[in-house]
Amino acid sequence: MSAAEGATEEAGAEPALRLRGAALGYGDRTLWNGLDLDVRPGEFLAVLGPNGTGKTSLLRAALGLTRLSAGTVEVNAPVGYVPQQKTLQAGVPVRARDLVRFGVDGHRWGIGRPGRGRELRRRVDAALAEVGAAEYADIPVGMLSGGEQQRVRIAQALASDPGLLLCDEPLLSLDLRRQQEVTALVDARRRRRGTAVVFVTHEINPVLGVVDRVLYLAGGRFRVGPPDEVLTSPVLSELYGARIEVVRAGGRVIVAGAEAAAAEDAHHLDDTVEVAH
Ligand SMILES: Nc1ncnc2c1ncn2[C@@H]1O[C@H](COP(=O)(O)OP(=O)(O)OP(=O)(O)O)[C@@H](O)[C@H]1O
Repeated sequence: MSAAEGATEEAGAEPALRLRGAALGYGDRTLWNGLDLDVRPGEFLAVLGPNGTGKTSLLRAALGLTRLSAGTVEVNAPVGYVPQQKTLQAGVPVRARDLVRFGVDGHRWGIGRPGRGRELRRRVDAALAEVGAAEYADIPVGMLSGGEQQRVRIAQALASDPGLLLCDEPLLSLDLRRQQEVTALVDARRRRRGTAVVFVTHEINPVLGVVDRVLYLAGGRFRVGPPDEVLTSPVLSELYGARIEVVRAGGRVIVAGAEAAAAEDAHHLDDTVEVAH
């Protein structure tokens, strides 16, 4: 039984995120429509697809930053957000612990009731320890490596103990080992605390062993289901409207032909797909 099934049975829980008849587009261009999706407490959902298919826009809709063009989005849990990575400048005089404290306390950090400081510090230390970042807590974030910065970002998102964690390409620019570490960290959190996870990624292989379902967006269409059902040649060929070959080798999924199919899409000639690595 997966963590998601366990969590759902325990609580009979309402989904952390629910979309009904959801559509999103800009101007006269529709990215996707007719999306019905429940992300349950403890579930790990990976969102896949070529550039420009509306993965970030989906997270922004859940955050209330982008309006759906049709349908509804319902968020039933406090949200943690790991935005797409931007490298922090070496000169930024903010320590890892300051960033994480901002995640706990938002704009109020630095001021507050007497005694609050100690509780804040405890929560910040716990969040840093959970991602293995305690040892560089007091180093300016701009001096940390990309992988270390990414851990701090995840600690920041987890510090407020969200019931729904939205991650936008958290594996970007990390080496294989760091990708596995970040994945394991998020997986551990959702298993321990029942956090629902929506994880946008171009790289399915690092998360293949932990995802419950994938939402694959391509060619203005989508498919939701367990990886074995969605990552198949017929399903992806239908989504892309072109011949796609899905090969499984050594526990990895290789999607062949998707790059060319995405590039042929009239709307985005520059698209690439990096599902296979
Ligand atoms: N505010 C906006 N106004 C108009 N078009 C937008 C806006 N935001 C995004 N878009 C367009 O919508 C499309 C989807 O963008 P989005 O960032 O959601 O895609 P994505 O799947 O996350 O892409 P990537 O994999 O490159 O991050 C893109 O073509 C983008 O240029």
